[in-house]
Amino acid sequence: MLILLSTEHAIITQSLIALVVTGAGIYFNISRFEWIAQIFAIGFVLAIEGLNTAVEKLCDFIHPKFHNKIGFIKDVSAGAVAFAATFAIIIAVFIYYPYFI
Ligand SMILES: Nc1ncnc2c1ncn2[C@@H]1O[C@H](COP(=O)(O)OP(=O)(O)OP(=O)(O)O)[C@@H](O)[C@H]1O
Repeated sequence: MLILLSTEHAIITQSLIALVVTGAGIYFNISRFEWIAQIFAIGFVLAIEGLNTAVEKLCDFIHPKFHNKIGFIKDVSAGAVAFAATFAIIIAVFIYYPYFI
């Protein structure tokens, strides 16, 4: 965790977003169930981003030069992050939409 938090910009950015969303949870006094969904979504995105970072590092270590397969592997790994982030946004909309209508 410390390596990711101190070196990876994507993880740092997502951690800052997690702090903002946590602040929103406190401000809107969301329910226990909503906290569980929110904490799970945050943890899921950070974990997948961490794995994506590991895949990128592994690819760069194994094959530092340009290669179509390396590009494909990195794109698939980044796609996993996009999936996790998309569903985290959907969870956030479900939680916070009622507070804005
Ligand atoms: N060695 C390579 N061969 C082919 N394509 C690559 C290679 N390295 C990167 N790419 C392409 O560039 C994209 C970005 O790769 P990169 O490793 O720079 O990730 P990144 O998202 O910029 O990560 P970070 O900013 O965390 O280093 C990949 O998804 C892939 O499409």
